[in-house]
Amino acid sequence: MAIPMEKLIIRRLKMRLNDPFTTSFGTMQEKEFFISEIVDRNGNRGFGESVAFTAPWYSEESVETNRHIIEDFLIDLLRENKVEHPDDVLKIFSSIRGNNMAKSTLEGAVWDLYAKREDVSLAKLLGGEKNRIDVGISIGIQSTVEDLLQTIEYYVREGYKRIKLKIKPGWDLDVLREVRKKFPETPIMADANSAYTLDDLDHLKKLDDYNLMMIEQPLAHDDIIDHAKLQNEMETPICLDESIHSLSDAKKAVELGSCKIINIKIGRVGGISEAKRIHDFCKEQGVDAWCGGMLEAGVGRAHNIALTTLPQFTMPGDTAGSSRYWEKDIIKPEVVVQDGVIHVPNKPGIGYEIDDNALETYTIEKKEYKL
Ligand SMILES: O=C(O)CCC(=O)C1=CC=C[C@@H](O)[C@@H]1C(=O)O
Ligand SMILES: [Mg+2]
Repeated sequence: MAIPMEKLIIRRLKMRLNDPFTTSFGTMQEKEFFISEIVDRNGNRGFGESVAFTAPWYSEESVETNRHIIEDFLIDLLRENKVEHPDDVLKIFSSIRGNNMAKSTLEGAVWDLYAKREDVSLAKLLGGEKNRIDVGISIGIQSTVEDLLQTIEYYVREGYKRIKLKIKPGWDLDVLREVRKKFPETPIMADANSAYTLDDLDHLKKLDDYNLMMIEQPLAHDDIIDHAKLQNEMETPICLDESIHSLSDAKKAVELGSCKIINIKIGRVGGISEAKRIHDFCKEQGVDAWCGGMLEAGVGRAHNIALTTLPQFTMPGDTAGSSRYWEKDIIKPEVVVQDGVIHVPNKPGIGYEIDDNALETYTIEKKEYKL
């Protein structure tokens, strides 16, 4: 039976991060994004969240390209096609190339709605097996090494299960040396967001001295060939983030030996269905996976939590607690991390209520569409 979707509401939100977040490609303090809400004939509400940033520096998508693709293409495809199961959305949207974050914005709402109609949590619906998940924290580039050491100390005390540091040329080996001196045993990894090339091979090989869990996306955002060459020369496992947009990318990267670990981000791969397919492939191949973050608000955060309950998410993800990002999140209760653990909610759908007042406060534009 087709899901009787009646109405789609797209809200554009603007929220301010508690602390600016700096990576090799820039600093972010404000976040603009979309919350999609699909309402069925019985008044059930399913929610999705877009993850593209204002500028296309993480991937080619941006808030504005998301708006364009959703408004001008995806809504019509949802209207014109029957959706019996959330997995259908991936097929329905396949006539549009790329634009995975735009697709995922609507697909996530269909998953939440479907789970609520079935009266089951999204985690259970996906086949999740954990009722608690381990989480780590991603720390942006800081002004001084001293600031970084203090920030790490704070999050280690809070209990986060691993620390991810952002690195770039000029903020790498010397910084890691100091970090390791102070935190010899802490599980630490580094994310370069494509700040290096193979010309840096000798430099990158020195990362092997710091007992890192992995190095994330050291080379170009669209590369899997050079990463294979680098992995062949390095002990530290390479984790791919930006380069993986689909199951097909994941298969090629693993076959080539471009990485030993995959960071699965729902938005980057076009939604929960594709994320689950990549997870299943990793499980089959014994490749470690973990769930990355895109500085999401509560809805996206809840989707990440549900996905992470699948068994091959063997390493702590980046889904930290709401208060690490926002003064007030858009869900009730907020996501809480205690001793590096999130207890997975078992209510239907994403498992958290929407805080309609908070949602309204952050909304800067709202549009409604009949489905
Ligand atoms: O806390 C989170 O949500 C993860 C933050 C984080 O590390 C990233 C978010 C967005 C883009 C990048 O800078 C980075 C990543 O590459 O994983
Ligand atoms: Mg990354």
